[in-house]
Amino acid sequence: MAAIEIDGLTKTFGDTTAVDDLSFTVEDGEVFGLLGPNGAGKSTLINMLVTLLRPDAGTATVNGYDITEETAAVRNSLGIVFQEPALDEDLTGEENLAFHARLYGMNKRERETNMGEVFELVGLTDERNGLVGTYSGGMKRRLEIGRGLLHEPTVLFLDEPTVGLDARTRRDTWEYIQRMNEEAGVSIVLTTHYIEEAEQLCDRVAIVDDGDIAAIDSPAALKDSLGGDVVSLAVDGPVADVCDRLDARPWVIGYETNEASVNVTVERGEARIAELVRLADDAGVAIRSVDIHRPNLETVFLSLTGTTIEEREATGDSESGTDGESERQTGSMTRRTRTVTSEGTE
Ligand SMILES: Nc1ncnc2c1ncn2[C@@H]1O[C@H](COP(=O)(O)OP(=O)(O)OP(=O)(O)O)[C@@H](O)[C@H]1O
Repeated sequence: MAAIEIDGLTKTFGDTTAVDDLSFTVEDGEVFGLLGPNGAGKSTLINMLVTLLRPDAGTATVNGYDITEETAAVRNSLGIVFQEPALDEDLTGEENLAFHARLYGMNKRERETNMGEVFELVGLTDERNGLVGTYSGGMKRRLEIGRGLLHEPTVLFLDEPTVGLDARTRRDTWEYIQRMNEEAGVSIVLTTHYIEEAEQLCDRVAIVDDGDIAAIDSPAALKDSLGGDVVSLAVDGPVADVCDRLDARPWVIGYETNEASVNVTVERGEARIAELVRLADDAGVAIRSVDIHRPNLETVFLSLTGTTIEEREATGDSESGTDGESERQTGSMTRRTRTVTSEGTE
């Protein structure tokens, strides 16, 4: 049985369609990532799956239970770690978990056994009697993740599990999340806007933008779908003339431009740098710098939505920009985006 099955789930707030007719399945035992900028609709989707929000349309099951018809069974099947920390800092680690265990109606024996296992799993056995207020940020996060597992759910939801943690602690936390998945055998659904987190942790990733899913696949397959390296030229000058020249080169798999840069997808990027520089030169465009990027999930996001996660968060722009040529007003700057694939202009 699939861990989660989603069919046409939709939620609107006034004029905003936060989640727009989504359908997909999370397999049993998977670490599944929802990757997208703030405001993409990830939390709204999770809140519906954990029965905190009622969908306007569509259905979903968690562990086979319907999220609107069987809410108690759904809640017993899942653990959740919210984006905002929710620990009592004046209590010890153990007292925090014991409180949660009582909420789930666990008896003393179950409580003690499960707490022992959870503290072991998240590496806090020695600190279980310390006040949570004295824990580091990473320890608190681990305690919360462990708490989500205490009642032995089959699915664990982690909403931005490492937001606010430094890079080192973030990596440590990934290791603990992997352990949960492998040792406790729990399916994990996490939301993130960190590219590296999605790449490192997830078996499959859904690219979420503007309430919609642009693609779902393993990180490797998503990257392979771009079919090459991206050579980025930072430029001064009329990029339209560069586009005409790129269109005439059969080895160009695709490209994306704005007024300050040209990003060209090619195989073996290093072998094409000289030609690309010449091509820009012929078009009368000055080059300020050249970079080669191996595809990552950021470039996948860019190719699917016409913008990066960072840009999307900076502008709060919810409009997709990949329908052929599009012009978008971004503050005082008009950006021109044009995406071409090997099949032609999209
Ligand atoms: N309770 C609400 N009332 C009105 N609008 C909401 C509400 N909750 C979410 N939204 C809107 O729905 C859209 C999706 O928000 P959501 O929080 O699901 O995104 P997100 O991808 O989880 O981002 P974040 O990580 O910042 O929470 C946003 O435009 C948001 O402003």
